[in-house]
Amino acid sequence: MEIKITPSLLSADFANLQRDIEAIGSADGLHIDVMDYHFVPNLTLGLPVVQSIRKVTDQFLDIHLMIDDPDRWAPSYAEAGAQSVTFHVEAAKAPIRLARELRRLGARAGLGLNPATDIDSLRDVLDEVDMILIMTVEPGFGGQKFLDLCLSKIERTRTLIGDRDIWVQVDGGVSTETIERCAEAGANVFVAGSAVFGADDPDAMITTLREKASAVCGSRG
Ligand SMILES: O=C(CO)[C@@H](O)[C@H](O)COP(=O)(O)O
Ligand SMILES: [Fe+2]
Repeated sequence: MEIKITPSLLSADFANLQRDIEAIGSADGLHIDVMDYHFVPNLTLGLPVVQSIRKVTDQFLDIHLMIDDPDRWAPSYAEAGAQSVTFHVEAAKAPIRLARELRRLGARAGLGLNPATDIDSLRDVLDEVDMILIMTVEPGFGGQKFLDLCLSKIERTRTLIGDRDIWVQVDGGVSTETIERCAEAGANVFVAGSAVFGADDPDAMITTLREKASAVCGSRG
Protein backbone atom coordinates (compact mmCIF):
# COMPACT_ATOMS: atom_id res chain seq x y z
CA MET A 1 0.00 0.00 0.00
CA GLU A 2 1.22 3.49 -0.87
CA ILE A 3 3.15 5.35 1.81
CA LYS A 4 1.98 8.87 2.60
CA ILE A 5 3.57 11.52 4.81
CA THR A 6 1.07 14.11 5.99
CA PRO A 7 2.73 16.77 8.18
CA SER A 8 0.61 18.26 10.94
CA LEU A 9 0.18 22.02 10.68
CA LEU A 10 -0.19 22.08 14.47
CA SER A 11 3.58 22.56 14.61
CA ALA A 12 3.62 25.19 11.87
CA ASP A 13 3.68 28.92 12.60
CA PHE A 14 0.00 29.91 12.72
CA ALA A 15 0.95 33.50 11.80
CA ASN A 16 2.66 32.21 8.64
CA LEU A 17 0.61 29.23 7.55
CA GLN A 18 0.89 29.87 3.83
CA ARG A 19 4.67 30.22 4.07
CA ASP A 20 4.95 26.98 6.05
CA ILE A 21 2.63 25.11 3.67
CA GLU A 22 4.79 26.21 0.74
CA ALA A 23 7.89 24.97 2.59
CA ILE A 24 6.60 21.37 2.54
CA GLY A 25 5.84 20.91 -1.15
CA SER A 26 6.83 17.23 -1.06
CA ALA A 27 4.12 16.35 1.50
CA ASP A 28 1.38 13.95 0.43
CA GLY A 29 -1.19 16.04 2.25
CA LEU A 30 -1.67 18.58 5.00
CA HIS A 31 -2.92 17.21 8.32
CA ILE A 32 -5.03 19.88 10.00
CA ASP A 33 -5.88 19.38 13.69
CA VAL A 34 -9.18 20.95 14.71
CA MET A 35 -9.59 21.11 18.51
CA ASP A 36 -12.44 22.64 20.49
CA TYR A 37 -11.42 22.84 24.21
CA HIS A 38 -14.07 20.16 24.92
CA PHE A 39 -13.12 16.86 23.31
CA VAL A 40 -9.49 17.77 24.07
CA PRO A 41 -8.01 20.39 26.43
CA ASN A 42 -6.71 22.59 23.62
CA LEU A 43 -8.09 25.01 21.04
CA THR A 44 -6.64 25.34 17.55
CA LEU A 45 -8.44 26.40 14.42
CA GLY A 46 -11.71 25.74 12.67
CA LEU A 47 -13.68 26.00 9.47
CA PRO A 48 -12.81 29.61 8.46
CA VAL A 49 -9.09 28.84 8.58
CA VAL A 50 -9.56 25.61 6.60
CA GLN A 51 -11.54 27.58 4.00
CA SER A 52 -8.67 30.07 3.76
CA ILE A 53 -6.07 27.31 3.45
CA ARG A 54 -8.14 25.74 0.67
CA LYS A 55 -7.80 28.99 -1.32
CA VAL A 56 -3.98 29.03 -1.21
CA THR A 57 -3.07 25.39 -1.88
CA ASP A 58 -4.08 22.43 -4.03
CA GLN A 59 -2.64 20.02 -1.46
CA PHE A 60 -4.73 17.11 -0.21
CA LEU A 61 -6.37 18.39 2.99
CA ASP A 62 -6.58 15.77 5.74
CA ILE A 63 -8.78 17.15 8.51
CA HIS A 64 -8.50 15.62 11.99
CA LEU A 65 -11.48 16.66 14.07
CA MET A 66 -10.86 16.46 17.81
CA ILE A 67 -14.20 18.00 18.68
CA ASP A 68 -17.46 17.15 20.36
CA ASP A 69 -20.46 16.64 18.13
CA PRO A 70 -18.66 15.88 14.85
CA ASP A 71 -22.06 14.72 13.54
CA ARG A 72 -22.97 18.39 13.35
CA TRP A 73 -19.69 19.96 12.22
CA ALA A 74 -17.78 17.45 10.08
CA PRO A 75 -19.80 17.76 6.84
CA SER A 76 -18.88 21.47 6.53
CA TYR A 77 -15.21 20.50 6.16
CA ALA A 78 -16.06 18.23 3.24
CA GLU A 79 -18.10 21.04 1.74
CA ALA A 80 -15.08 23.34 2.17
CA GLY A 81 -13.10 21.05 -0.15
CA ALA A 82 -11.19 18.82 2.25
CA GLN A 83 -10.43 15.47 0.61
CA SER A 84 -10.40 13.57 3.91
CA VAL A 85 -12.32 14.22 7.12
CA THR A 86 -11.60 12.15 10.23
CA PHE A 87 -13.87 12.22 13.26
CA HIS A 88 -13.37 10.38 16.54
CA VAL A 89 -15.44 7.32 17.34
CA GLU A 90 -15.48 8.43 21.01
CA ALA A 91 -17.29 11.64 20.01
CA ALA A 92 -19.63 10.62 17.20
CA LYS A 93 -23.26 9.85 18.01
CA ALA A 94 -23.97 8.11 14.70
CA PRO A 95 -20.64 7.18 13.09
CA ILE A 96 -22.13 5.18 10.24
CA ARG A 97 -24.53 7.94 9.24
CA LEU A 98 -21.73 10.52 9.48
CA ALA A 99 -19.26 8.45 7.42
CA ARG A 100 -21.91 7.98 4.73
CA GLU A 101 -22.63 11.70 4.69
CA LEU A 102 -18.92 12.55 4.28
CA ARG A 103 -18.61 10.13 1.39
CA ARG A 104 -21.78 11.50 -0.20
CA LEU A 105 -20.15 14.94 -0.08
CA GLY A 106 -17.11 13.57 -1.92
CA ALA A 107 -14.64 13.27 0.96
CA ARG A 108 -12.86 10.22 2.30
CA ALA A 109 -14.28 9.28 5.70
CA GLY A 110 -11.79 8.67 8.51
CA LEU A 111 -12.44 7.11 11.89
CA GLY A 112 -10.15 8.24 14.73
CA LEU A 113 -9.35 6.14 17.80
CA ASN A 114 -7.76 7.36 21.03
CA PRO A 115 -4.99 5.18 22.50
CA ALA A 116 -7.38 3.44 24.92
CA THR A 117 -10.07 2.74 22.32
CA ASP A 118 -10.16 -0.77 20.95
CA ILE A 119 -10.48 -1.57 17.25
CA ASP A 120 -12.00 -5.03 17.57
CA SER A 121 -15.51 -3.79 18.35
CA LEU A 122 -15.42 -1.68 15.16
CA ARG A 123 -14.97 -4.50 12.67
CA ASP A 124 -18.53 -4.11 11.33
CA VAL A 125 -17.96 -0.42 10.55
CA LEU A 126 -14.86 -0.95 8.42
CA ASP A 127 -16.69 -1.02 5.10
CA GLU A 128 -18.08 2.44 5.86
CA VAL A 129 -14.70 4.19 6.13
CA ASP A 130 -11.63 4.96 4.03
CA MET A 131 -9.10 5.42 6.82
CA ILE A 132 -8.54 4.45 10.44
CA LEU A 133 -6.53 7.05 12.39
CA ILE A 134 -4.76 5.48 15.33
CA MET A 135 -3.64 8.03 17.91
CA THR A 136 -0.23 7.11 19.25
CA VAL A 137 -0.38 9.84 21.92
CA GLU A 138 -3.33 11.16 23.90
CA PRO A 139 -4.90 13.73 21.55
CA GLY A 140 -4.58 17.45 22.20
CA PHE A 141 -0.98 18.48 21.78
CA GLY A 142 1.99 18.10 19.46
CA GLY A 143 5.43 17.08 20.63
CA GLN A 144 4.39 14.22 22.94
CA LYS A 145 6.19 10.91 23.36
CA PHE A 146 5.07 8.02 21.16
CA LEU A 147 3.07 5.36 23.04
CA ASP A 148 4.55 1.95 22.15
CA LEU A 149 1.48 0.21 23.52
CA CYS A 150 -0.40 1.33 20.40
CA LEU A 151 1.74 -0.81 18.07
CA SER A 152 -0.25 -3.98 18.66
CA LYS A 153 -3.46 -2.10 17.82
CA ILE A 154 -1.94 -1.02 14.50
CA GLU A 155 -1.20 -4.68 13.78
CA ARG A 156 -4.70 -5.81 14.77
CA THR A 157 -6.22 -3.05 12.64
CA ARG A 158 -4.27 -4.11 9.55
CA THR A 159 -5.29 -7.71 10.13
CA LEU A 160 -8.97 -6.81 10.53
CA ILE A 161 -8.84 -4.70 7.35
CA GLY A 162 -7.61 -7.68 5.35
CA ASP A 163 -7.73 -6.93 1.62
CA ARG A 164 -10.01 -3.88 1.92
CA ASP A 165 -8.55 -0.64 0.51
CA ILE A 166 -8.44 1.24 3.83
CA TRP A 167 -5.57 3.48 4.90
CA VAL A 168 -4.11 3.14 8.41
CA GLN A 169 -2.84 6.47 9.69
CA VAL A 170 -0.68 6.92 12.78
CA ASP A 171 -0.68 10.25 14.59
CA GLY A 172 1.45 11.36 17.52
CA GLY A 173 5.16 11.13 18.21
CA VAL A 174 5.98 9.90 14.71
CA SER A 175 9.64 10.61 13.93
CA THR A 176 12.77 9.01 12.47
CA GLU A 177 12.92 7.04 15.74
CA THR A 178 9.42 5.57 15.57
CA ILE A 179 8.21 5.54 11.95
CA GLU A 180 9.76 2.18 11.06
CA ARG A 181 7.98 0.41 13.91
CA CYS A 182 4.67 1.95 12.79
CA ALA A 183 5.26 0.84 9.19
CA GLU A 184 6.25 -2.63 10.35
CA ALA A 185 3.00 -2.87 12.30
CA GLY A 186 0.98 -1.99 9.19
CA ALA A 187 0.52 1.80 9.03
CA ASN A 188 0.78 3.47 5.62
CA VAL A 189 -0.11 7.11 6.38
CA PHE A 190 2.13 8.97 8.79
CA VAL A 191 1.35 12.27 10.52
CA ALA A 192 4.39 14.14 11.79
CA GLY A 193 4.20 17.59 13.32
CA SER A 194 7.17 18.44 15.50
CA ALA A 195 9.47 16.06 13.59
CA VAL A 196 8.83 17.93 10.32
CA PHE A 197 8.50 21.54 11.45
CA GLY A 198 11.20 21.18 14.09
CA ALA A 199 13.70 20.04 11.45
CA ASP A 200 16.20 22.43 9.87
CA ASP A 201 14.84 21.43 6.47
CA PRO A 202 11.20 20.31 6.79
CA ASP A 203 10.93 19.17 3.17
CA ALA A 204 14.07 17.02 3.47
CA MET A 205 12.67 15.49 6.68
CA ILE A 206 9.55 14.41 4.77
CA THR A 207 11.78 12.60 2.28
CA THR A 208 13.75 10.94 5.08
CA LEU A 209 10.56 9.77 6.81
CA ARG A 210 9.14 8.46 3.53
CA GLU A 211 12.34 6.55 2.77
CA LYS A 212 12.39 4.92 6.20
CA ALA A 213 8.75 3.83 5.99
CA SER A 214 9.09 2.66 2.39
CA ALA A 215 12.13 0.54 3.20
CA VAL A 216 10.11 -1.34 5.81
CA CYS A 217 7.02 -1.67 3.61
CA GLY A 218 9.16 -2.90 0.72
CA SER A 219 10.52 -5.66 2.90
CA ARG A 220 7.03 -6.39 4.32
CA GLY A 221 5.80 -7.03 0.76
O1 LIG B 1 -3.61 15.16 16.52
C1 LIG B 1 -2.54 15.48 16.99
C2 LIG B 1 -2.41 15.81 18.43
O2 LIG B 1 -3.61 15.62 19.06
C3 LIG B 1 -1.37 15.42 16.10
O3 LIG B 1 -1.70 15.57 14.75
C4 LIG B 1 -0.14 16.20 16.50
O4 LIG B 1 -0.11 17.46 15.93
C5 LIG B 1 1.08 15.45 16.08
O5 LIG B 1 2.20 16.15 16.51
P1 LIG B 1 3.59 15.42 16.79
O6 LIG B 1 3.34 14.39 17.85
O7 LIG B 1 3.98 14.80 15.47
O8 LIG B 1 4.48 16.52 17.22
FE1 LIG C 1 -3.83 14.94 14.36
